[in-house]
Amino acid sequence: MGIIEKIKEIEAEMARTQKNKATEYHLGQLKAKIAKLRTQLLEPPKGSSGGGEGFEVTKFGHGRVALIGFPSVGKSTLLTMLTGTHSESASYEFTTLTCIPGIIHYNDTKIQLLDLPGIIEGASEGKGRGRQVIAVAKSSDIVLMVLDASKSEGHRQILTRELEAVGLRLNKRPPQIYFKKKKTGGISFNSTLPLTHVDEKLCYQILHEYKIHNAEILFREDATVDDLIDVIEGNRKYMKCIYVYNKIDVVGIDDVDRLARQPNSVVISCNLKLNLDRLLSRMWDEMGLVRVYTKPQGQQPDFSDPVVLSADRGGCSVEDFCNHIHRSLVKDVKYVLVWGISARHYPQHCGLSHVLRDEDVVQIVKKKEKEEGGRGRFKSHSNAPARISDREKKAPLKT
Ligand SMILES: Nc1nc2c(ncn2[C@@H]2O[C@H](COP(=O)(O)OP(=O)(O)OP(=O)(O)O)[C@@H](O)[C@H]2O)c(=O)[nH]1
Ligand SMILES: [K+]
Ligand SMILES: [Mg+2]
Repeated sequence: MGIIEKIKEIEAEMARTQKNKATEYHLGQLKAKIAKLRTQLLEPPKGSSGGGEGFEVTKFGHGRVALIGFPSVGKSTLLTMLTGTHSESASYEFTTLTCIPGIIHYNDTKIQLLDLPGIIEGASEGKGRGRQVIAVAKSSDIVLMVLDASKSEGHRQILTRELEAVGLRLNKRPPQIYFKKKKTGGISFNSTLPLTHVDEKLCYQILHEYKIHNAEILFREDATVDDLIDVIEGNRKYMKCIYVYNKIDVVGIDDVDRLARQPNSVVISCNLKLNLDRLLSRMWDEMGLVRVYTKPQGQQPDFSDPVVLSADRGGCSVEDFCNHIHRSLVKDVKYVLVWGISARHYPQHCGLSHVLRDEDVVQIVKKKEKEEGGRGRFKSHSNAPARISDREKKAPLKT
């Protein structure tokens, strides 16, 4: 029996099983069995790179956004509108058969937008090009789930389930469960608050299913069995997703209003060019990019060409900023001057650990350079502190 058949069989057993206190443990165990099988399913088939023809697109720009949706919801039309790159659109399903990249120029940054083939129910099990499409979604920073405003609202749940089946978690933060495998000592089970979904016995049973007999586990929130399985599996990807309801030109105002009020949703019409600005600004906000402008000493900052950082990817500290410019820069930095939201006063002298915010301006003062406006009072030393204090300015360092 193949993996998919096994999953189907367990799902059928779960559907047959009544949910109550007596079956709780059994159901938990079945969930763990399915999670294990799904992980097996994700392992690329032998001899393949896992990508698939036409899907390997090189990353470009400051972030990557994937368009995911059922066929003919308007993904390609949207890519063409937002990027100017033409992607074939037509009224028949599966017009797009590969991954088509385009670039959005927004707020002085470049964002790679990927058009993808439509996916259908069963995509996570390999229907259509589902597996490749979802792999691309996983490689992106956020997902735009494109939905047809005139079609069933169930589509959103079906797609969410398909993405969840391959380990994507949309608009969720990782469960607050500390979990560490040990070599000996048995299972230590603790929680910082009363648990209503999981008890010690259920936790043991799930761990047993994974053949884990020594581990430390601490619940910091009232998590569910699914959360526990996610933490044990450890391969989940937590991503932001914006639900984009397209074609609002063909539905009534009441429906538009209702869809627009759903969490994380934006309603648009590609045909009437409605609300595309709103979509872009939402997308920008969710990406959490931080633009930092470099100010050379004695000159105005270059406001057209920011260094782009991200808290989720790589971090936003002064050190991350320096590494972005050049790997070897950090060791030459004495301190930096910062103007912007992250600064308490202008300019603030900051060290490498200072966390920058969007639109900050930074001037790097190197160990051998003089401070702007000031006179170099003492020669720099390789062991000089990264941050210069007032005391040190008055009293030169001893050698
Ligand atoms: N009424 C209306 N139709 C639209 C809108 N946007 C796109 N369409 C139409 O929807 C159809 C499908 O558009 P595509 O862009 O090909 O959709 P897709 O999601 O890329 O489709 P696949 O590549 O087949 O998955 C086309 O006939 C478009 O003209 C819109 O805002 N309103
Ligand atoms: K189409
Ligand atoms: Mg298309």
